[in-house]
Amino acid sequence: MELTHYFRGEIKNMSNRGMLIVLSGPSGVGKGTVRKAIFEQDDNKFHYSISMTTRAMRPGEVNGRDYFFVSKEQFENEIATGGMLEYARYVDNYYGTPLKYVNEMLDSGKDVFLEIEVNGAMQVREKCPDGLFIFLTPPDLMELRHRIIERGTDDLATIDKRMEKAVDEIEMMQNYDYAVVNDEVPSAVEKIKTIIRAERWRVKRFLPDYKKQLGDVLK
Ligand SMILES: Nc1nc2c(ncn2[C@@H]2O[C@H](COP(=O)(O)OP(=O)(O)O)[C@@H](O)[C@H]2O)c(=O)[nH]1
Ligand SMILES: Nc1ncnc2c1ncn2[C@@H]1O[C@H](COP(=O)(O)OP(=O)(O)O)[C@@H](O)[C@H]1O
Repeated sequence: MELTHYFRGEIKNMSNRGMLIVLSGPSGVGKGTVRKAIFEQDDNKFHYSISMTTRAMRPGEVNGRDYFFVSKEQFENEIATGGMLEYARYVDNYYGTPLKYVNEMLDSGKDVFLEIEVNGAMQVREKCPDGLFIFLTPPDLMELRHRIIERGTDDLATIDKRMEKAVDEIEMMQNYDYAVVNDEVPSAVEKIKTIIRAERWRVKRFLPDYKKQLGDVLK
């Protein structure tokens, strides 16, 4: 993906490409909760990329809203045909981001928001180095375990699997642009929104092709 620029026409000849925002962190930290809180705000302008997964639907979940729930064969077919921006196997299931939606949104100048686990986030970092990578981290491990138990979606064996993975995942924080502690949801939401606002003005998003423009100016 090309390096892109933001300004939405404020500077002429600039790309109008949207911004790719990646929220990641260990399972149970509150990624889904924080993401939903951001999207429930009236002024939300981000476009959420709905992931594809092979895991079973949980009570209350809706196909095409929470995830696209597919079979292992369908998912593997998407991988084989280049349909995924990234994917990961996580606790015995596949999770991934369909490429088409992300590309179409970014191309039309929309900001796309991904909420994904850390291995997938690192694949996106390779492909889209100009994305914004935010790591959501728990206040401490006891609190993380407590949240996973409270959520009540996993049996104890799965929780232990998730906790072991969580420690490895938290160590990947160093590969991110920002870390946000999810102590209270509203405060984490505000921090994330502040980071995104500030990042719009990041220099590398504004590298227009001045050499090319100079050719036109001197004509
Ligand atoms: N790599 C990747 N991870 C995803 C994607 N969608 C969701 N995940 C992550 O997969 C993990 C498990 O998700 P899920 O089974 O819904 O459980 P929960 O988010 O922990 O409630 C979480 O860390 C999600 O953020 C995706 O498209 N790609
Ligand atoms: N800031 C917070 N304080 C207390 N509990 C939280 C907070 N954020 C999320 N939770 C709770 O923690 C559990 C895990 O949150 P969830 O959003 O499912 O995590 P993730 O998507 O990262 O796996 C849920 O029960 C959620 O209500």
